[in-house]
Parts: sequence; C-alpha cells; structure tokens
Amino acid sequence: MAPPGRAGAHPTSAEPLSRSIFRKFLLMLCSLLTSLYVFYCLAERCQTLSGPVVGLSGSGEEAGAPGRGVLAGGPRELAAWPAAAQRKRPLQLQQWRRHRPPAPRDDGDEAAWEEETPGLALGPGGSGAGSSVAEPPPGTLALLLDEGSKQLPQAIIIGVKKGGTRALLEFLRVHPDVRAVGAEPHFFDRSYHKGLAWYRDLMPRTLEGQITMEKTPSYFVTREAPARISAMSKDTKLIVVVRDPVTRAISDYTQTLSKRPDIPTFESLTFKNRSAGLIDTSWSAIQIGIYAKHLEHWLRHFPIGQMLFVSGERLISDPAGELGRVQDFLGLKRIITDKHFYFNKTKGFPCLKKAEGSSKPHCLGKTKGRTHPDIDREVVRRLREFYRPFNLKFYQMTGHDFGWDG
Ligand SMILES: Nc1ncnc2c1ncn2[C@@H]1O[C@H](COP(=O)(O)OS(=O)(=O)O)[C@@H](OP(=O)(O)O)[C@H]1O
Repeated sequence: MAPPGRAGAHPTSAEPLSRSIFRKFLLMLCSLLTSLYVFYCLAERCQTLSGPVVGLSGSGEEAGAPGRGVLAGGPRELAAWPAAAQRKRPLQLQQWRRHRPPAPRDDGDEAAWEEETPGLALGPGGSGAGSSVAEPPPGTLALLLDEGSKQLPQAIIIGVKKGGTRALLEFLRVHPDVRAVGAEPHFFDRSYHKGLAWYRDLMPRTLEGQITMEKTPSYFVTREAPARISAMSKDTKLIVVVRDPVTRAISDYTQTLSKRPDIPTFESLTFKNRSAGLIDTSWSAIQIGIYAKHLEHWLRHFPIGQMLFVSGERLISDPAGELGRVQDFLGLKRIITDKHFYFNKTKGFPCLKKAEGSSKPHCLGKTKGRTHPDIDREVVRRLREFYRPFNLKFYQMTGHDFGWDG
C-alpha cells in the first residue's frame, strides 16, 4: 500500500522535497532569531559597560575634537577645554546616558557609593526627583558603534583628603556633560612615570562637549603635582573641597583607626610634646590641614581663578548650592539642583534621589560619614588655636571665609 501523500504529488519525491524546504526555512528562522538575540545581548551589554560612551552612529565629530590624537603633539595640547561645553547633544543620547550604570567605585576605603538598604531608604518623598528616567531609546543597535574618545581630564578634584571629595564627584556625575573615572588614579603622585597615555587610557570615553574628570585628594599635598598638572595642560580646572582642618584631622585619624585599631590615641599623635603643647606637624593628619601652605605651591603654577574651593560643610548642609557653584565654574548648565537631593536621616547626610545610571536613591557608603571618636576638648582647643593663623591666611588667599574660626 502506498504511503499517504499530497494529492497529485509523487509519494516518494514530493515529501522529501517539502521536508527539505521546511528544514531550510527552520534553519533560516533559527539563525535569524539567534542573530537578533545576539544583537539584543550586545546592546544590553553595552549599557552595562562603564567605560565607553556609545553615541549615535555616523556623526564623525571626533576627527577634529579637541585633544584627539595629540599625544604626539605634546602634553599641553592634550587637555584642551571643550569649546562646545554648552552644545546640545541629541536627546536620544541623553536619555540613553541616564541608563548607564555607575562606573566602578574606588577600592579600599573609597569603595563606597552603595545603594541604600531598604531599611535605610527613607526615600526622597514627593515627586519630581532629579532627571526623568526614560526607556532605552529606540534604535539601540545604532548605539553599538563605539563613539567618543578618551581625553585627559579638563577638571580635577585635587583635594582635600576627607574633605567630601567622593560626595562631590558622585553628585557631579549626575550631570550629563560630566564623565569621571570612579577610582582615584593617583597619577600625579604615584604613577607619573607611567606617562600621559597610560593616564588617558584610564579615563571614560567622552563626546565633544563633555568634561572628563577625576578625583585624587592627595594631589593637593603633593609637591610635584602642580607642575605636573600644569605640564599636562595649564588650562586644567582645579577643585578643592576643604573642611575644618580639626574635623578633617579627626576624620583622617578615624579612617586609619578603622583599618588599624591598635594605633595610639589621636591625642598622643597630635603632640610632639604634650606638656609643652607642641603640635606634631609632621603627622600627615595635622599637616594636610595647613591649607594655606599647600595652596602657595599651587599658586606658583595656576592663577587663583582657575581653582574653586568648595566648602565641605556646605556640601553637607546645602549640596545643591555648592553644586551650583561647581557647575558654573566648569561652564556647565545648572542641571543638578535641589531636586536631586534628599536628606537621609538614618545616614545623617544628603543623598541622591537617583544616582547616575540608576533610578533608586543612593547614599554614600559606610566609609563616608563614620562616627568619630570623642577627642579631649583641650586637645581640640589647642588644635583650633594652632590652625587659626593658617586658616585666616587661607581665607585671605581664596577671598572666602569658611567659618571655621567664627
Ligand atoms: N553626602 C555625603 N555623604 C556622606 N559623607 C559625606 C557627604 N558629604 C560629605 N561627606 C563627608 O565626606 C567625608 C569623606 O571625605 P572624602 O570623600 O574626601 O574622603 S576620602 O579622602 O576620599 O577618603 C566624610 O567624612 P567622615 O564623616 O569623617 O567619614 C563625610 O563627612
């Protein structure tokens, strides 16, 4: 008996033919689905990479971008200040950028820009938080083309240690025209021998008009740093977050204590000779706070107008106000406002309603805002006395009374 077949078709030749067509069709369908899936995965992956900025296809704007390909032309030319800092970029890119995850955080003590635990997340309350979060733009495949280029930083947060430098950088990164390296590069103090090409390679990619930034608080007290930064580009903008030097010293000590609980007391480290009241200025916790002395070295290489001094205290009491000044200084549109912040009572500090690349509230981590040990009031008084003349000099030099001696 003949096997069942399609009407009019030969039972032995028609069936294998349709089967082979069907198989080919299935094969094509599978490969189509696989390539779609691969594209989809790549697009997703793109959005989870911290480094590259991917732009809209085919703009070709990089060829004449400032600082591009000028390593051979000498370091001074490398960090040209973006002329088009105010230039508008396509909305699609801006929306996409809001979806970027934060860049890697610093290691060690600097690790922490962490998401709030549910218990800590008291929430910003109300609406209108920060930037609106949109779905990834259509045509994500177009973003797969890696655009932008790595530039040497045009602005650096050079200090001071324990001043609030991490908070400032993380707040600034909310700005769509700021791209910053998360970890502290320590190029101008520890890794200068590695060269500018190495340094530039650490930077995230930027599009024309975006500012590249980094923060390394030890630069402020590194003797060689001013000349080295000036050699890279004399136009580099310098930001210094300063804080009451006494509180700063205690904060510095608290950090060391958290790593080495067996160190001597703050009181004993403060003095060379306690009964004589002689302060040990060779102790780095004390030395860093003599801001006027360190500033003198910078002023040999940079005009004061190229430096911005941010109050560490105001960065906590009025983050939006300080961020306004910083955005002005950097020539940025004032995009970061009080809408971006809320005060987290549990943390005791202002936090972001939405950090860069996230839609959730974010506070700095546990290593920021540590509880300080109680310090002998007499020692604190003596330290205040010690710092007063240096503070007054610093107020004079910067034209700004930070109110530590009021
Ligand atoms: N929003 C917010 N959240 C948490 N902490 C904040 C914030 N703003 C400023 N600060 C203060 O930042 C201090 C740490 O300064 P730095 O980030 O410069 O420290 S470091 O030098 O990078 O280690 C840290 O010092 P301690 O309080 O002594 O831990 C904070 O007081």
